[in-house]
Amino acid sequence: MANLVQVIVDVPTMQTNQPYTYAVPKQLTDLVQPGMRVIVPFGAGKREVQGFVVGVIDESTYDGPLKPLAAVMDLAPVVNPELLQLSQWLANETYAFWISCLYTMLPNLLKGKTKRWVEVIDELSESDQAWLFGEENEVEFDELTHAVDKLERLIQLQRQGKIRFRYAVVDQARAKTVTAIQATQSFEKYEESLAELPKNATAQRQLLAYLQNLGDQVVTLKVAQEQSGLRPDIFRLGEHRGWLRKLQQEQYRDPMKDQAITPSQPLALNAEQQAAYDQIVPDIQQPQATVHLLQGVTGSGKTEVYLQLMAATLATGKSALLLVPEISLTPQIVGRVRSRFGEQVAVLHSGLSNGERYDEWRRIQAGEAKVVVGARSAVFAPLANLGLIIMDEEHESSYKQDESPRYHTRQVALWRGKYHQAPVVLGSATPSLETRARAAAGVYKREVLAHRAAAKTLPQVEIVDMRPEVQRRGETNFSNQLLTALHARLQRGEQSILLLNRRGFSSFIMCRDCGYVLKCPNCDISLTMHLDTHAMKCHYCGHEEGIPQLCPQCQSRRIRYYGTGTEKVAAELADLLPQARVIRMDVDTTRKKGQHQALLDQFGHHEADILLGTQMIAKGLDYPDVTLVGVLNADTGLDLPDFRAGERTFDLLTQVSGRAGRADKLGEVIIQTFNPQNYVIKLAQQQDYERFFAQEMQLRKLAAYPPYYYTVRLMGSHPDEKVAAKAMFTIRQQLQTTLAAETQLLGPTPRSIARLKNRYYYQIMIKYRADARLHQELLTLMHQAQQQFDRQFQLSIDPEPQYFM
Ligand SMILES: Nc1ncnc2c1ncn2[C@@H]1O[C@H](COP(=O)(O)OP(=O)(O)OP(=O)(O)O)[C@@H](O)[C@H]1O
Ligand SMILES: [Zn+2]
Ligand SMILES: [Zn+2]
Repeated sequence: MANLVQVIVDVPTMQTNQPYTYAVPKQLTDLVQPGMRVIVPFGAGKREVQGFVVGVIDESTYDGPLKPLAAVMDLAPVVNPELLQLSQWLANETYAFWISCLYTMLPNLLKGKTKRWVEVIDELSESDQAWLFGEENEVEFDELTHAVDKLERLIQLQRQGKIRFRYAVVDQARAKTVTAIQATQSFEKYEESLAELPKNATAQRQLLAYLQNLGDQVVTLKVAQEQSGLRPDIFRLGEHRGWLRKLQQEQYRDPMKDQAITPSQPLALNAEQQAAYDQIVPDIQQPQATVHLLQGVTGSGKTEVYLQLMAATLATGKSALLLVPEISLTPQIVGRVRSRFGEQVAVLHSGLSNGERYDEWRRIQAGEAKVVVGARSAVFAPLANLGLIIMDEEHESSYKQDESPRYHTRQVALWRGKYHQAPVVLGSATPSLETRARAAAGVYKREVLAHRAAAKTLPQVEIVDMRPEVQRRGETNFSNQLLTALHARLQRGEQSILLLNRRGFSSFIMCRDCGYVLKCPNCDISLTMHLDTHAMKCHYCGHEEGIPQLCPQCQSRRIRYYGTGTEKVAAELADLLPQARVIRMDVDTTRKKGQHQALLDQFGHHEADILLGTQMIAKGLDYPDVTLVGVLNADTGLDLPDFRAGERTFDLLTQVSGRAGRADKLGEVIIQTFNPQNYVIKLAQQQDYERFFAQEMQLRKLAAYPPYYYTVRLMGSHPDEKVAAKAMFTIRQQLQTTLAAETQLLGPTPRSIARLKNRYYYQIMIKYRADARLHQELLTLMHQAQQQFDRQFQLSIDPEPQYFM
């Protein structure tokens, strides 16, 4: 008899990171299941907290004092047995709280306190109806969570599919509206009004002509003003005269929802694609938890292979999961998946409102969506019966979550592949060194697409040395060669993409006389200038202040902008090529929901000649008219104190070069650099991943870095710098005595941003190959840190960190 449950409580501390046992009220015995949320009394006094049931046990095995559950929050589990097991494993692997791992898997709506109603969806017996719902069709659930008799019946009804939850979604993102206008009259009627107007009422005549051509379109007032060139008061007058109607329109809708799905048919695979497909498909049909690296140059048609593998998976009756680095970065892939699989596709991405996300999640859980496309957290999509997991651009660092739980999507994907006996396909033109090395060692299978699918060749890549250029012409972002190439594209009506590499780079203000740099008073980092809001902002803590006119240190007026932002480049471009239509894409122009897609659509429709942007334009774009890619500053990321700096720069240059010449026209790439001799730049020019891999592996071996060694980073922080430093020195000493001889400890060193949000950070890096005791040592350390040092001391443990700054 399952009358005791084990509960992980929502009290994220090390001491409470274990299941607590509670008694289940008699009537709910066997109805309360693992994966349901409950409310339990906790600690002294009357405190009650939320928790997850993670296990059910028998009374005879337990003889401690017991408290009963206070309330039941769900009628059915919200976490299924697979994910429950995964959450426990993940907590252990990533040194995180079990409760955090459970919450990480759920959509936001299920995390906070959200009002819920129980809704009748099928006819109930008269007595149930009267007892539970009275005359109504729904009741507020919060009033029932403590009512054991009613809960018992509700859980049964839920299992019969007669009732379900409805969530009250107060959706701020969706509530935002803008004013739009619509014509109210017919073409002829406007003609009459025009005839009645005096000849000199020019603005009104223009408005009527504009409305006449609008048909039944609804356009935002802003667009209408731009298109007609008329001022707002003319529109007000028009409304007054009954020529137009104003209405409120949702401002940012889910961009995907608006796109009609045009069904697409599988392409005939070329020989390389076919060979790769044939290697992988047997592992789907006779399920095997194998891992495949699909290594294909840019434009080689990896996506088509994914789609056909997914189709093969659906044919076996199973579901498929496609992970992408970030949906907003790879917008075209979602469209391609939807055109192949239609309504079966659920999309999970950060642009969704909480309500939309929950809806998608529920469709997945209910088995209605058999294909899921999503970014990092979609790896937890509650797909039952998974038959295939694909990770596109598997080398991308955004797959690693940099807050707790610090998991890597790949690690979770591999776990789920094993659980379901399903193959995992890792796709990339520039695989991470870790993955490529595992394939070399035969742990992963490897399939290669060495040629482009549609275009005949990879683009031609040229390197321009910027040093003589700047000496000749002074500070500029454009070499003569790049300008000439841009000009040629304009004349031929072709398009260009310009990348401004902003990695490790900020637009800060520096005094040209004394070198003073404006820094955040809370964090030790420079403030970034925002021209649009005329403010200096801290990107870490949000601190904001005005742009200084005088240097606070020496009173000089020569305190100025230092470094380059897209705004500045756009301004220079407007000077040099005034006839070019430029779309600027960076965090500022894409902050609002839907803007990113809108800009890309504009570019796709050829409404601009040049797409100028940061990293966000480097990946996944497939536009046939783009024949030129220019990289304005290839080296800004090269000198960062991070052993992956070279790898990231190589990836970026290769990916962005891959946007050029993808269809029948030949592509050209121009890379501007101050380090033309650097091996990363040279190999990126040759687009030779395999040589880069060989060379980079040697460096990693010499310096004992991944993939030869594993790494863990310990980060300790405290408001008092001395306490933080001292604790980390003590930790180092403790570890030194217990770890394997080959294991290396680096640090403690202050983090490059030593102070953040008024805490001081010190880090220790551990590099190891095989160390049987390390994991246990770290778990123990995590448990003890607060007691051993100071209540305010925080220790975080990050396995395989992606950044080292
Ligand atoms: N078998 C095929 N026959 C004809 N065209 C193809 C075939 N496979 C792919 N293509 C086309 O080639 C282009 C590149 O394919 P795709 O975008 O799938 O490549 P990819 O390897 O995913 O690219 P990237 O990694 O650079 O984003 C697309 O326009 C696609 O429609
Ligand atoms: Zn100064
Ligand atoms: Zn700050």
